[in-house]
Amino acid sequence: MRIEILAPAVLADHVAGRVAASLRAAAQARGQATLAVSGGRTPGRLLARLAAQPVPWDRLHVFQVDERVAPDGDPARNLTGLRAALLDHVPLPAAQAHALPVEADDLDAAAAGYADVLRTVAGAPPVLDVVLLGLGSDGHTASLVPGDPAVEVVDREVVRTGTYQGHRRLTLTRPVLDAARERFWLVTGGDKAVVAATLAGGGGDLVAGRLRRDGAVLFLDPPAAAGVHSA
Ligand SMILES: O=C1O[C@H](COP(=O)(O)O)[C@@H](O)[C@H](O)[C@H]1O
Repeated sequence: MRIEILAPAVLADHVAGRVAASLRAAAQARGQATLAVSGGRTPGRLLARLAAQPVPWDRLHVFQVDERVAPDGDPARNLTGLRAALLDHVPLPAAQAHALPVEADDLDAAAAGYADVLRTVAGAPPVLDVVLLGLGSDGHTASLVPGDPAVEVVDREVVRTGTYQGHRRLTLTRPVLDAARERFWLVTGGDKAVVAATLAGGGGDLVAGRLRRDGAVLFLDPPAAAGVHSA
């Protein structure tokens, strides 16, 4: 895992530039590009900056890494933030924005259906070009949270989780995240310093530490990186 520490003023632009470059390269190499985006409070600025980057939007497919079971438009939905920061501002064809189907009655069937879309677009097994990951202060990533059986699932691409912080969720599983060509972690804020140091130092027993490290890049702002060198 490579670690890059950048000042808050340039972090979002820097990561957006890296993501855009990877998407351009993917589109040039394979005719299309695929991006999976995490939610939470962290990626908003990055996604807004990505909207201003030169990206082959007409050849891009955007997936969600995870999503809370809540109505369309709910502030808790990761899709709500993704739309506001990125999707509402770029000429991505609507059919190429793949929202996790959390409004379905049967979440297991919905997860299986999303996995079908992933395989259709990104191959079987799916290999996404870029995955953007976040890190919770409890060490969770995506909606793979400590103690949830979803963490152990390796025979499906998408699963539902139990209730975590008030919501059941759908999430991509470790094999899909690990298979991505580029895995970019973005972690900011002093409240993540301890967990970021643990991840940077090898992962310890964090759920996030169970993801593949080789080739991954961990982008940090200075507050989040406060413990990294002593880890
Ligand atoms: O629950 C979630 O948490 C992580 C981290 O979110 P943040 O608000 O601390 O940035 C996020 O990566 C994940 O997508 C989200 O659903």
